[in-house]
Amino acid sequence: MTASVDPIQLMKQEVAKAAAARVHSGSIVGLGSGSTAALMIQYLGDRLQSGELKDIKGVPTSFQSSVLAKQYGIPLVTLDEIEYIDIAIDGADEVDPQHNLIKGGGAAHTREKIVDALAKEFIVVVDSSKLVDRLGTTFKLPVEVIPMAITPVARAIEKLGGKPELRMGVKKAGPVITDQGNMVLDVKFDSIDNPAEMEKTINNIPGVLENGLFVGLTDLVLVGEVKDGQPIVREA
Ligand SMILES: O=C[C@H](O)[C@H](O)[C@H](O)COP(=O)(O)O
Repeated sequence: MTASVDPIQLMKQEVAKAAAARVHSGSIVGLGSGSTAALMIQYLGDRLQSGELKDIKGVPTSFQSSVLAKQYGIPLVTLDEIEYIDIAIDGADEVDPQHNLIKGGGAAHTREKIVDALAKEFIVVVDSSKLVDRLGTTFKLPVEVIPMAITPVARAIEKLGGKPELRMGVKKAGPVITDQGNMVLDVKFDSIDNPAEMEKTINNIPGVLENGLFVGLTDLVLVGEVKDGQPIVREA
């Protein structure tokens, strides 16, 4: 009996492969975080190993992406060593019709925003379940907060109409701790009508390091879909 492949996993694989195929030899590549970006890093490694791709350097957006890059033989550089990033490829938790995003399902949005915003070309890779009409409808907005400020920040967010929840660890007692040593509030809003305004308002609360709204940064969204039983990749 053949084990059936999860359609979401199939869509992630196809879109990750399509994005990795867009990277040229000699490029400096922003390496996203999360399960879709992890597959993309693996495909970049495959292309390097086959000799089809040469001389790329990666800028990791998390501990996860840096470990994967080392595993798949992608040399890493820091932002202090380079003047530009050619292309960044990253996943997302929600994508709206204007290509604004919610990111941070893996608590990596702070470093991701730094790297993705610096790239000349920022490509988002998602399966079709991530496309929404309005941000905040299927996913709570992640907000990275300096630990001592968690209570006043949660109160300030409630005043904005949000319902914050401290993100708790899985297989770890207590809260999730980010790569920067901070905590994450996942905030449910009824709807985020003006993502640009909301991004600035939340980041302006003392104690907030960064929130997961990515507004006006995306150059291209690649979407993995299954049509007539076959995985396809299209531009959103
Ligand atoms: O913090 C995590 C990142 O923003 C991810 O890119 C995002 O959560 C999407 O991850 P996945 O591809 O696993 O759905």
